[in-house]
Amino acid sequence: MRCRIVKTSELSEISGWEWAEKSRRPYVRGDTAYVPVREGYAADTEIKKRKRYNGPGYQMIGDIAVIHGSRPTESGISEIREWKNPKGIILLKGFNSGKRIPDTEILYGDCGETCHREAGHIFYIDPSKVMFAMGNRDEKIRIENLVRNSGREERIGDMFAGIGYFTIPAGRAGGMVHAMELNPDSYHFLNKNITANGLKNNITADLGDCRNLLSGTYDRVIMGHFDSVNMLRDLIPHIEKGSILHLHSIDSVENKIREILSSAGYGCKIEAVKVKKYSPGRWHIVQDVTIA
Ligand SMILES: C[S@@+](CC[C@H](N)C(=O)[O-])C[C@H]1O[C@@H](n2cnc3c(N)ncnc32)[C@H](O)[C@@H]1O
Repeated sequence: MRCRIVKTSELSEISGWEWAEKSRRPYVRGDTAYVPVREGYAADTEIKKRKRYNGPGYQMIGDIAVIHGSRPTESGISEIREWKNPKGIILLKGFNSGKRIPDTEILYGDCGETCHREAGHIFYIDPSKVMFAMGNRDEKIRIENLVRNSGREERIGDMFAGIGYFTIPAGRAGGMVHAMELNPDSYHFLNKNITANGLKNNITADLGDCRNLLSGTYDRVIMGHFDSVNMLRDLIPHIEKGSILHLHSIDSVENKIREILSSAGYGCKIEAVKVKKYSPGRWHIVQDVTIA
């Protein structure tokens, strides 16, 4: 493709450039933009057409490409490098244990800490050490809106806070959040993200097992772990009528929730929200439970 080289900051003037081929998008790399040139006009350079990547799915977390599941070919790795210019590429093979520690292999480059921005929030993370659930994006926005529109200043417990996926949006929405996290690596990034988002005044973070850290009474509790129903009994002393729980699970655990709450003398209203498909025929679900 024949191109002229311009500064990226000049691209806003493109509509006035007679020579620019406007049916094709400029290729931008940092401060430099390569603008395709129309037939008959002079060009500064010729760049090779980039091949589109067709290998296993990947997501950009900050400036690191994270590939899920199967290993790409060497040419697949080169295509991602050309396409996204990542500082590193990681293969995510799965997750170990309840702490959801990723099992990863570095395929290219430098794969340490990166800064990922999502829906106006800043998340520092090292994707080779801790998980980042991209698929929960809508759920994070939903929780943020629920907190913002609740009409009260809520005391919120986030029992499985990770790096702050729900803690940060809930804090930004005005909640007073008590974030609990077991994994020291995640806890390190949780604290860094609280500071980076300017939320030190309304988020408190504790390191340890949430079952030992729960304190006082919560208006809202986020239970973002697939096994969280098995920790519901530990939460009972810390809820009251009107408290709202967002309990994550694979497939519905409504019956178990009702049984545990009723044995403690509580009724409840439950509404289920599908987050994403987990495996064929199985769903990641959030049960919104209002205590009555
Ligand atoms: C699935 S991640 C949840 C992350 C986030 N809430 C989300 O949905 O993307 C689970 C997190 O809970 C933490 N965790 C697991 N068991 C815990 C416990 N008993 N107390 C506190 N944190 C725990 C893990 O270390 C991990 O960071």
